[in-house]
Amino acid sequence: MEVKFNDLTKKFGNFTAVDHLTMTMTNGVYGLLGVNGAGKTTMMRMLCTLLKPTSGSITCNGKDIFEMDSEYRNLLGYLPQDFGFYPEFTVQDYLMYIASLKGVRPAVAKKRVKELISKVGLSKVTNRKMKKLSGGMKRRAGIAQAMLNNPAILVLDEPTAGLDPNERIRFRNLISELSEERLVLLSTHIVSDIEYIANQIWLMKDGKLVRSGTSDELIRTMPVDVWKCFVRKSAVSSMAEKYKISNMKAESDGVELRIISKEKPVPEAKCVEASLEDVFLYYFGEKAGDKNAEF
Ligand SMILES: Nc1ncnc2c1ncn2[C@@H]1O[C@H](COP(=O)(O)OP(=O)(O)OP(=O)(O)O)[C@@H](O)[C@H]1O
Repeated sequence: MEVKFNDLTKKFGNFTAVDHLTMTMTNGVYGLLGVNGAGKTTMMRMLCTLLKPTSGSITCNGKDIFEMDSEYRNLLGYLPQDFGFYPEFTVQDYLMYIASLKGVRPAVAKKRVKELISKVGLSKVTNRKMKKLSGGMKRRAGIAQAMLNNPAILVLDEPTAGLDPNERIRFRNLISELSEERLVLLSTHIVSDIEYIANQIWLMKDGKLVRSGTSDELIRTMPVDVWKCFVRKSAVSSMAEKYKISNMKAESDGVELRIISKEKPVPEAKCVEASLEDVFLYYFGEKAGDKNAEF
């Protein structure tokens, strides 16, 4: 399976939401990381043929996805950011209903729904109404509906939005499990959602791909260092004006700062290993609240 974006562009009037993207995906987990408005949803909606590109194309094994029509849609599973569910339906009925919309034969659907309910950990609430599920459970039902046709391409738009840390971890494990032998594209603005499970991470900003690579590769692209130092509380604001601070930990006698900087911020600062969080802040600082962003 090979999906390619070829100079993909989407404009809304004069505004360019996706700006000349060119990239290739094969099997594995691709993590799309960007701040709000980066163009992630627009790009995913084009990948799901819900939105036509203004220019450029998307191909699947060399064929234009818009020309493939149902042949392509049969390969696709999609969990939108706000997925519609039927509040009065039970989990089982909801999934059976979506299976019928997707054209899965009833006998096959029954077996598949049962398997998926178990896989996403909803066996105990099979007969519970959708409206009574927790946020995390709803998202899991959403993943199950996207998986009904056993898609070769699974597209998940911010699947972890609003989940608590336990659900988040559960989700990560589920996505890893589902990614065997398929292509999973997952968008988020939470670094830890994809740090450990994505084979490739794409950093997207203003419709453009600013960097891509594994977590380690992205860390290596950062042309600055990360420092830890301990300062008096009164020194924090002047340090914050001068440097990009990726973390602050208040102690009784001062504050421990984690600083992203080319040069050593204070003589006693220690150089430490950078993390993907630091990379995110380095590239997206401006939108994350820092005027000294790199792009
Ligand atoms: N139908 C539309 N008409 C006009 N502008 C749009 C439309 N859809 C999206 N946009 C704009 O395109 C930009 C990218 O939006 P998009 O939803 O793709 O970003 P995103 O990265 O998914 O953000 P978020 O994390 O907030 O969902 C935004 O500035 C948005 O306002």
